Parts: sequence; structure tokens; C-alpha cells
Amino acid sequence: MKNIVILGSTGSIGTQTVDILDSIDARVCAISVNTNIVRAEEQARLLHPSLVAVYDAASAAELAKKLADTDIRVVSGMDGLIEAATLPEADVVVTAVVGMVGLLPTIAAIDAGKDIALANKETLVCAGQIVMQRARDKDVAILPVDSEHSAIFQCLQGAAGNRLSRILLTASGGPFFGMSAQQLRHVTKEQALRHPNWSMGAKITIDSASMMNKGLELIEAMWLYDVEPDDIDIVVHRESIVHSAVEFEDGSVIAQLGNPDMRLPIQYALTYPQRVPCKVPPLDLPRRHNLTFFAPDEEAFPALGLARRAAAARGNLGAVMNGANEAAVDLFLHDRIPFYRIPELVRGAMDAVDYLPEITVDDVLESDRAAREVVYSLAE
Ligand SMILES: NC(=O)C1=CN([C@@H]2O[C@H](COP(=O)(O)OP(=O)(O)OC[C@H]3O[C@@H](n4cnc5c(N)ncnc54)[C@H](OP(=O)(O)O)[C@@H]3O)[C@@H](O)[C@H]2O)C=CC1
Ligand SMILES: CC(=O)[C@@H](O)[C@H](O)COP(=O)(O)O
Ligand SMILES: [Mn+2]
Repeated sequence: MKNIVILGSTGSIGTQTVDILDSIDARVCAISVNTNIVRAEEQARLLHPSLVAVYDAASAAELAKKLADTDIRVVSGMDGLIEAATLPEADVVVTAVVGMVGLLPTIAAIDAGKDIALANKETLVCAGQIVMQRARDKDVAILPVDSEHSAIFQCLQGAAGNRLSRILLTASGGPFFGMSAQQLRHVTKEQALRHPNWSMGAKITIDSASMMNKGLELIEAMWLYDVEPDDIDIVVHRESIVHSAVEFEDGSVIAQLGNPDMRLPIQYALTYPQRVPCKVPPLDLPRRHNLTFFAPDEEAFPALGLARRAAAARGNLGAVMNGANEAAVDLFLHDRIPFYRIPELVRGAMDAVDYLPEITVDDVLESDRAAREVVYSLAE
């Protein structure tokens, strides 16, 4: 039986993790949320964790009152998230929190020797070098949850000793596939929030619409699989059935396919190396007879070029790009900027914040702060 911590248990990945618990041999020992204490209370009563971490202090105080009839402890703030991530009985931490707020708890979990089921891609985009090195030093596994990275991981099983020559990272193309830069000047928030294939949290859904999600995933893949960014091709695949593929030296391409449902990659990260029956309906390929593939339009979707620039530069540019993107997406979701300004503001921050080739965790936090400040000042 595995003891698991779910950071971000109330979100899209968090609730799907809870949904597959009865398919795997696991107990939840801690959960964390930001403010959604209604769902946190439901989950606490269902799962009986020892600890609930609520980032927002006022919400934590309220939840503590609601759970006063139980022996569940409620903690708050970043210290609370770190306490959850490092709970002595925990074996694996599912990082299903959104944004770079996941970085410090993830590093703390690695330092405490916990395996990581990593959904929170921002962590690797900001500090891939640091996180992967710590994981190697502590001999902990970073098990990918992101569908493309799980696909790559699955394609690599049994390939030990063979050189990976290329990753084919698939992208749905999002709701604005086929639109020109000019057309993208007029899209709305409601349109951007309507992903063609996946039901996800708001931030990643906007990232998919701008294709920044694929840029973040390119950097995530570079760190997870130790490949050069030029060896990662982005392939638009509208149906989200081929979740990604790898090419070996002999030219053979191995892909992983499945219905677009995150419960499978989440489950595999938690049962690896075993496979167990999953609630996701099996793929009916004859019904999916139209699988299409296209090259991405980097002119209409400049986020892809920005991510390639951050990937090539390494250092603090990933943290700057990510922080700027988080701030710009937040402004867009609050109707403060139009959609097309998201990559414009990200580029502005990448041009403005000082580049550091070597980074510490403090540099990452400072680069993130500086990038957000540039975005807010450019958006005024
Ligand atoms: N959704 C998906 O299918 C996929 C998601 N991912 C990645 O997984 C991560 C989670 O995404 P998703 O589940 O969609 O996100 P959601 O927005 O649905 O959920 C986010 C979770 O994080 C919590 N949270 C938000 N802000 C904070 C904060 N400041 N401090 C502590 N906790 C916070 C939320 O709590 P509360 O409910 O209280 O606000 C919630 O539990 C992201 O990094 C995303 O890129 C990767 C692949 C697929
Ligand atoms: C489910 C998942 O892993 C998402 O990251 C998804 O891939 C988003 O779709 P896009 O390919 O449109 O970015
Ligand atoms: Mn993905």
C-alpha cells in the first residue's frame, strides 16, 4: 500500500487522482488546497488524511472549525504545503497544484526522499536543472503525469541502452487552430476556455489556446528526458489520441495512444511499473479513423518561439517566461488584457529581466517576481 499526498486535491488533476484511488492500492495521508474548503471538507471526510494544508490562512481557519469533530490537522500557508509534502509516512507526492507555487513543496518533498508524480509542469519550466539534480542526488523518481510526458515515459519502457534521437510532442492546437495572428486579435475568453478535447483547469486551458502549454511542455520534456530542445518536434494532432511519440536511432517511431482522459497517466504514475485495470474506456480505433497531423504555425502562436528561446538559454529564462505567462494569463482571465497580448507581455518580460546563466532557488523566485512586475507595468 502506497501513502500518497495530493497537492492541489480540489483541481482537475487532484479530483481525477481521487477518482482513481479505488483502482490502486493507496491511502491518502495529506491533501492541499488554496481556498476551496467546501470540497476540501468533503475530501477530508472521504479520505481521512492526517493533514489538510490550506494555502489561504483565513480559509484554513474556517476549515479547522468545520473539521473540529475529527482528528485531522489543518495547517496553512507555504509552510503548510511543505509540511504536507514532507509528511513522514508519505511515499509519493502528486503535484497537482497549478503554477510555480508548487516549486518549494516539490523541492522539499524531494529533499525528504519522496517520489514525485509530477503534474505541475511550471516546476520544471522554472527550475528544471535544480529539481532534476536534486532528484538524482536523493535517488527519488520523478514520474510524469502530464499526458505527453507520460506517453514518452511509456514509449521508453524497455528501451534502456538505446539512444533517443527525437521526441514528437503532440499538441491539439487548441480552440484557435488554423487562425491567423490577425484573427487572434478578436478572440474572447469564453472561446479560449473551450478546449476541443480536454476538460482542465482555467490556467492550462488558456495556455493550450495560446500554445504556451506546448512551449512549457517542450521545456518539461527537455529536463525530464535530457534532450536538446532542437531534438523535440511539436506536431499538431487535433484528435489528442496519439499522446506523443519517440524516434530511435534506427528511425523507428514508438507512440502511445489512448482516449483523452487524464486518469490513465495519473494512475500509471502511481502504479508504475505495474499496469492495473483503469476506468478510462478503451480506445476504439476504427471509430477514430481520422487521425491528422500538422506542423504548428509559429507565426500565429509566438509562444512556441518564446519557449524555444527559453529552452535554449536555460538559466533563469524559463522562470522569467513562466512567471510572465502566469501573470499575463491571470490578467486575461480577469478581462484586463486581450488574448493576443499574452505572448507580447511574456516577450516584454523576457527582454527586460536580467539573464542569469547559473541559478539557485532564490534566483528562480526573484526572476519570477521580476517577470510578474514587468508584465503588470507593461499592461497598465
Ligand atoms: N488538468 C489537466 O488535465 C492537466 C493539468 N496539468 C498540470 O497540472 C497542474 C494542475 O492543473 P489543474 O488541475 O488543471 O489546475 P486546477 O486549477 O484545476 O487546480 C489547481 C489546484 O491547485 C490549488 N491551488 C491553486 N492556487 C494555489 C496556491 N496559490 N496555493 C496552493 N494551492 C493552489 C487549487 O486549489 P483551490 O481549488 O482551493 O483553488 C487546486 O486544488 C498544472 O500545473 C497543469 O499545467 C498537466 C496536464 C494535464
Ligand atoms: C491533458 C494534457 O496533458 C494537456 O497538457 C493537454 O495536452 C493540453 O492540450 P494541448 O495539446 O492543446 O496543449
Ligand atoms: Mn499535456
